[in-house]
Amino acid sequence: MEIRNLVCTFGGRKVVDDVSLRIRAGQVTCLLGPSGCGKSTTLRMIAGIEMQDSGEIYVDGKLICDTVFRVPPERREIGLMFQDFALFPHLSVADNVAFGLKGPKEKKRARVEELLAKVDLLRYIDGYPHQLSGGEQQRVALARALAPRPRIMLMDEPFSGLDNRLRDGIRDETLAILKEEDAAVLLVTHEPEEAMRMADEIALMRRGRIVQQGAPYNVYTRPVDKAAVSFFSDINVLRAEVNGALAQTPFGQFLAPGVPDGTKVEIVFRPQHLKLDFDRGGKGPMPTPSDGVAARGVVERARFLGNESLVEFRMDHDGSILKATVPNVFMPQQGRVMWLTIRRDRCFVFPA
Ligand SMILES: Nc1ncnc2c1ncn2[C@@H]1O[C@H](COP(=O)(O)OP(=O)(O)OP(=O)(O)O)[C@@H](O)[C@H]1O
Repeated sequence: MEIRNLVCTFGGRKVVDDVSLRIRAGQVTCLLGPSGCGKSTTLRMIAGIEMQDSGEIYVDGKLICDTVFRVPPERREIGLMFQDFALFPHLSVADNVAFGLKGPKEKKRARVEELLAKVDLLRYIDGYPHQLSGGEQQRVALARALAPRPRIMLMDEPFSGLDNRLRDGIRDETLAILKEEDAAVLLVTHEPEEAMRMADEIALMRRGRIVQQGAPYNVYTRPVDKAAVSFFSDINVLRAEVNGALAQTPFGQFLAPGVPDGTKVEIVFRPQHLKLDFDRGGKGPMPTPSDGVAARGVVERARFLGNESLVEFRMDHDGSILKATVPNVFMPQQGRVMWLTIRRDRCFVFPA
């Protein structure tokens, strides 16, 4: 499926602003962005339950919707799964799953059994939604959405009603089933972890626009701007001015190729890319030539987060705070002097 230049305006405000996207069979594309950035509206236009102001939607190269022509929602071969996946309470599990199916009774029953087996709920086939847990209801909703073999699945925060521990398992199961069914999936989420876990491709959305698109690894390791870095994790920022394509900082020089002299830049990096060294009773850090210069800081606060520790340092050179994460337990005392270096290959230099 391909959408081209979709625009949607509410009360004069462009909520979706020139969004183009292509999703492929057997792949999960995640539309990822903060609350209110226009993800759900994009999904609703694709589903046909919201009309765009301009732009087109194609499936297999065939136009299914522009501002004049419009295939009605029920004929778009699209499966929908939303956050409030409401099953029909008065229908049995079997009838819920069979809801969108047409054809002879035996064939429908066979498909219902096949899907309930896939989501491991065959034993509840004659049960009712209220007899199931939240996670089980969610799996029935998945079976219902997949029953008519939609070529496209649109999922809007489908896992957000589930508790954390349950969620990881259900995400993985859902992913396996979606792959088996070979649907093209567009999943909307505001959680970066969910996108990283589920997506073959991430489209990062902000204020109605797609600002970056690519495989999760690329989006994470080659972000387009500071906001794209900070969407996935905490960040540290150093400010500097460029001279001779180099930004000068207390941590040494950073390459700023093509940036004119005098430009103010921000050097952005994640807390896990700050390396720590001890003071050795005033002797200072071990030399680390590849990582530039070590800067001196004093521990302000240390917290244990479970599989890592977060340590905040007040830096000697300007009194700013830098955050470092360290695997496992590392809880240095407040006031302890340490030396910090930055992983050069994990820094991003952006115009300020
Ligand atoms: N029918 C509508 N009328 C007016 N404004 C709307 C309508 N639907 C959505 N909006 C506004 O459009 C913006 C985008 O909404 P949308 O639901 O697409 O965002 P979202 O990225 O999916 O956010 P969330 O993750 O919170 O659901 C919001 O500011 C919302 O208030």
